[in-house]
Amino acid sequence: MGRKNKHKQKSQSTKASAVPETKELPKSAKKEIQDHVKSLLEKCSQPPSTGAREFEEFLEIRELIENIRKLQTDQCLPPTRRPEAFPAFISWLQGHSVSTEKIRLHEFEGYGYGLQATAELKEGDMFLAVPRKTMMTAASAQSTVLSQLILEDKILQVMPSVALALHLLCEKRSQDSPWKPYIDTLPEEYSTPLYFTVEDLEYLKGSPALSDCISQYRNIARQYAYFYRLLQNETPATTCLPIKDCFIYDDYRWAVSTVMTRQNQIPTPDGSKMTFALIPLWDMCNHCNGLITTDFSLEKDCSECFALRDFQKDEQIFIFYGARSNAELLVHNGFVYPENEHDRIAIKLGISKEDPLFQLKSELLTRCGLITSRTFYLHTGSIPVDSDLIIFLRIFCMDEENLRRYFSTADASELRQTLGDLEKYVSIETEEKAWSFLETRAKLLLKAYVTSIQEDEELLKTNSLSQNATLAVKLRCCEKGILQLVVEYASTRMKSLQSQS
Ligand SMILES: C[S@@+](CC[C@H](N)C(=O)[O-])C[C@H]1O[C@@H](n2cnc3c(N)ncnc32)[C@H](O)[C@@H]1O
Repeated sequence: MGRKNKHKQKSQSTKASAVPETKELPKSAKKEIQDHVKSLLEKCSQPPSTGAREFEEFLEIRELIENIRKLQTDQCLPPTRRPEAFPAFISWLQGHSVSTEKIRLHEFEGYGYGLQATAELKEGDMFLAVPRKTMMTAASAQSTVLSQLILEDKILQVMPSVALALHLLCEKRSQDSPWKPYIDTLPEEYSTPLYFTVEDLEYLKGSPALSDCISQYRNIARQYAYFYRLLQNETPATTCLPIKDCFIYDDYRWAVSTVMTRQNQIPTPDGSKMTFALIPLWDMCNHCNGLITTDFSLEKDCSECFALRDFQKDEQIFIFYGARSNAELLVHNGFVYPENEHDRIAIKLGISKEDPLFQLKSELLTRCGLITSRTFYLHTGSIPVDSDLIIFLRIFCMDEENLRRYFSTADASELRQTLGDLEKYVSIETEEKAWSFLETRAKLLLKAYVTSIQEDEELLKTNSLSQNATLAVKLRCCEKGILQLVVEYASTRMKSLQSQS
């Protein structure tokens, strides 16, 4: 508690000198922003539209945001030059006993900055240990000027990564922040969908990821409007904040993207819960296929990172961020990884209530732990279907006789195992129906894209696209690749069934 107050007082007492000069907005501009924010909050609080209206609504939200951005142009912070901040960052880390012996910061084409091995590393070697005291966490936010707002605000209480984003923004606006050497090394902007132009996003037409990008944009717009209005209130929780009079949309988008693309989960000091953290230097590692090799040592109170394979001297050291599809990587991490072993595409499948066997199918699905309508996944690799999807397709295509036959399997896990086993057929007819349905669905999904995979590959070769449009085209190439695999796989299965019948 004592520590908390000390920090709070320090930040408060230094606020006037610490915050970089921000141009005061004319009253008329402030009023205009307030009006746009009000409309934004109203629009984003409505249930989101679907179908063609979804994109139209996105354009309306976007127009409000662009109006706000125009009025805030003069309030943005001057750009920082990342590499110039590296020497102070390394000294700061060394001052916190972080050894940088095995790594150096280096720029890698196509990856931004990353970590380079200064000597050969063997798989399993520890190359980095970063103590908690250097990290920005939901808990460290509570020992700053933000503590009161976190205590009072219901959104901040339930959304720790939003609290982390505001924590980062407050510290960025405060020149004597203990994290300044770290914050100065962060990218100036990101390639999350929040930075996509309308043209960039249009390259995602036909992809299920477009809806995810729109929904992210809308959520962040709503959060921005919410906090903008909250910060207008003159309360003890807000008046001490360095962002009180300069809560800029571009800054919020930057902070949210920083957190989205760089955060990791670590345990709280007592090990009882997990919390979000920005981990300096560790967050300079880029991603490749592999296994998670970062661990938190409660004993040493630091995050330890081990080599996921052997790395030669001067090679880039990669880590594995986790099993995410390319759509998830684009939306949450701002990149697409064509070699992704965990790539998958979402498809929504459901059984119509008009189906005369709906009740029977619904009950059998429930016994297998599934519901009648949900999102399934098609995967990259030699077997693009998983057991959930196979079970669903089989039940979806079964006739009454088969449905009743499978009801007699008393053990639910045995039922799941049987129906999810590719090699065990329900009946040739059900199999044919299931694979034919999947093939048709995959072909339809392929048709939803305006271009073919070959046209996309040609387009990428021209190098004429913006960086973000390139990501969008890369993503739709990966998705079409999976759908083509599914078409081929389903057709092979059908051929094999025909040869058996
Ligand atoms: C945790 S940061 C890694 C450091 C980052 N490159 C930098 O310059 O600060 C994550 C970001 O690195 C980039 N990145 C990571 N792995 C990548 C990969 N395999 N391919 C392309 N970009 C990657 C993406 O821009 C992502 O948002």
